[in-house]
Amino acid sequence: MPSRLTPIPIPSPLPEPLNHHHGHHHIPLLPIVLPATLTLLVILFLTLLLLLQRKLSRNRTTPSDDHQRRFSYTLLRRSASSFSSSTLLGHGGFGAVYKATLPSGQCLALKVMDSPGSLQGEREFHNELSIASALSSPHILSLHGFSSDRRRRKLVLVYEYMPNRSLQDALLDNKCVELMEWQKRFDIAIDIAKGLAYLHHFCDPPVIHGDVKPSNILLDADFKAKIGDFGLARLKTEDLVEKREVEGGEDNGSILEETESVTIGFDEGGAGVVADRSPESCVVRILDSEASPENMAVSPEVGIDKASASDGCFDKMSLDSGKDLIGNGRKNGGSRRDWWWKQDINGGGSESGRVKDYVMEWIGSEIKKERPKSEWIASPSSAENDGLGSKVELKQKQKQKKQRKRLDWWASLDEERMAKRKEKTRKPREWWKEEFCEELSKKTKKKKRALGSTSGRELWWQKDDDDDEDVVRQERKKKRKNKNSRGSIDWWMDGLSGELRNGRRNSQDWTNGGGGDIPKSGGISSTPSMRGTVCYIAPEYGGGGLLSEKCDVYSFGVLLLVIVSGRRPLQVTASPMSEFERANLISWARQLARNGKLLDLVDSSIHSLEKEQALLCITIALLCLQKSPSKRPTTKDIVGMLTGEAEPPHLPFEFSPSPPSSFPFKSRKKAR
Ligand SMILES: Nc1ncnc2c1ncn2[C@@H]1O[C@H](COP(=O)(O)OP(=O)(O)OP(=O)(O)O)[C@@H](O)[C@H]1O
Repeated sequence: MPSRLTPIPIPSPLPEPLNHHHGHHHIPLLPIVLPATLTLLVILFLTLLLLLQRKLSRNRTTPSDDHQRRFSYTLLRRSASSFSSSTLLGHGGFGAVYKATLPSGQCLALKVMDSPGSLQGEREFHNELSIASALSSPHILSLHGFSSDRRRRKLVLVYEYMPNRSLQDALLDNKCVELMEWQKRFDIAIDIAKGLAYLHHFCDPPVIHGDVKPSNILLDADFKAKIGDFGLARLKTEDLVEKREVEGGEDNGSILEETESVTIGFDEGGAGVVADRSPESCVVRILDSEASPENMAVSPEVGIDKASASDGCFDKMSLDSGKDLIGNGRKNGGSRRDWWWKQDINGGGSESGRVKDYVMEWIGSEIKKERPKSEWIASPSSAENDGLGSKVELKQKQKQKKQRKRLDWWASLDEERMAKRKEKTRKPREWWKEEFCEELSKKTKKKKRALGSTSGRELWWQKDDDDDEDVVRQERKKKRKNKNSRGSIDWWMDGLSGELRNGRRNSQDWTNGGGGDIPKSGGISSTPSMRGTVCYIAPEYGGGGLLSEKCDVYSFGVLLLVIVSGRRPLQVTASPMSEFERANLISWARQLARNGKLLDLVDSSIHSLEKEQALLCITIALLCLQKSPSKRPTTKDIVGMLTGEAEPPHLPFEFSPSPPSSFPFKSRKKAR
């Protein structure tokens, strides 16, 4: 029997490579991998582009400054009850101001930008942020930080809350009883002077505020005053301007170009247009506080570069100050001027007629504010007399309505339509406006003719720099001669920054932008079309340049008169005819000085008046209001005079009723 052989195990074949089954079907890899890679790359590129764009847009609306505290917009909104009217503190050119109470209990004031996307608003926002955040003084309003909400396009500036709001509110609108005490007013004047001296003498480069007026003076719980609102402030950076001039950087006045500059100014990389601005040239240094009278600068970081730090730098508007305006403003001519004036090109706002009308309208409204309601045909609604809260609300609503109206009006402005519209909507106060316009245009023509025959382009206020008492005497003689024949308009126009009075407006005088300027609590504001505020603006500044610390000094002079008299620079308190001479505070003060009756200017509601201090204030104010900037005292001098550290001032010669030596001051200089 054949034996059954166990089958020899056949070694299994070598394992085939795993992909053996693919071995024969080669699928080409390239057509799959290539499109996939390309798609990935495109997605990556698009994501990067998107990120870059978002970053750029963020840079445009918010400065990338680590040194600024950035607040959560939602938190701020909640803290201000969703920006309801119950938290509304006031409304300015930038937007509404609300009171916010943080969960910690800390109170803040929030300035919320009105018109998102507005270049002017953004400029002011950045300007304020750059400059105000670098300052630290008990006489300067603290800026705590900012917030922005890209989705809603909201910009918010966060300030310390000032319980007594602005000097405009406390002194002129609400007539707070606390401010009827002389000492409080005198202290406020000193605080403001110290704040300005800090800006001019203890910051490097000096900061020129550019819009000193009651609504920009904030009062804390003890009525201590602080200067706020640096939206129009400028740095006196002469070296930068020099550099620009050397480089021959001709600017073509394009708003777009400016937008770019502002944008790039906050570019983290600091590249591009701002490449010529080194970080060192963009900072405010707080100089040695020891040297300041009464240690005005109390910054713990004295001597340390505080501003803008990193790359945030000051944007173009803060930098383009200085020499082209200070020294060479006129030489440079319109095209080289600062971007401020470039807004002229926007909408042809240079047409002086528009500004004239606007100014006149404002003057009318100022008078209306003070006149007994019965005198006006259109009396305000009775609702105005309800509660205080509703009154404020009503006021706000009326203001906003007016603003909207005015914006429309400006937008649709052309001569014919304007005339028709005027005809239709002739309000009671317009008699006033018309009378003024007519008289003004006559005056302007006359002056132009007279100017044509003389040296032509010489500035009136420059003249009195070189002219001596001879001219003053001649002028006085002429005035005396003309006194009886003076048109009523003169009383009103005297001291209105000299511009209306002299009929010397040109494209850069009163108007920039021409688009919807808004009268704010302080009068006609600089934003967006006026640089400074009518009645407070220095004549040389309103005249198209020559910005210097002395512009702030002039505004301080007006403010001082307002503080002493407790009234607006332009107003009629009773029947227009009997009060006409007093309507213009500046010319009235000058007239009283000539008659030796300065104390008549003092607010009759004041109690515990220190006559000597009141006289001192008025005298300093008159010094500040001299047309020639070089004759005005510095803010350091003013602090010295007010505090008694320096010799008391003499009235300017032209105002001395008798030789200056007889001025009734005892020397207040402290014995050392
Ligand atoms: N820090 C603050 N604390 C309390 N109230 C404030 C504060 N800042 C502003 N206000 C109130 O808000 C109002 C508006 O202020 P804002 O500075 O926006 O405008 P303005 O000074 O009136 O006008 P402009 O824009 O021409 O300077 C002020 O008059 C004041 O009553």
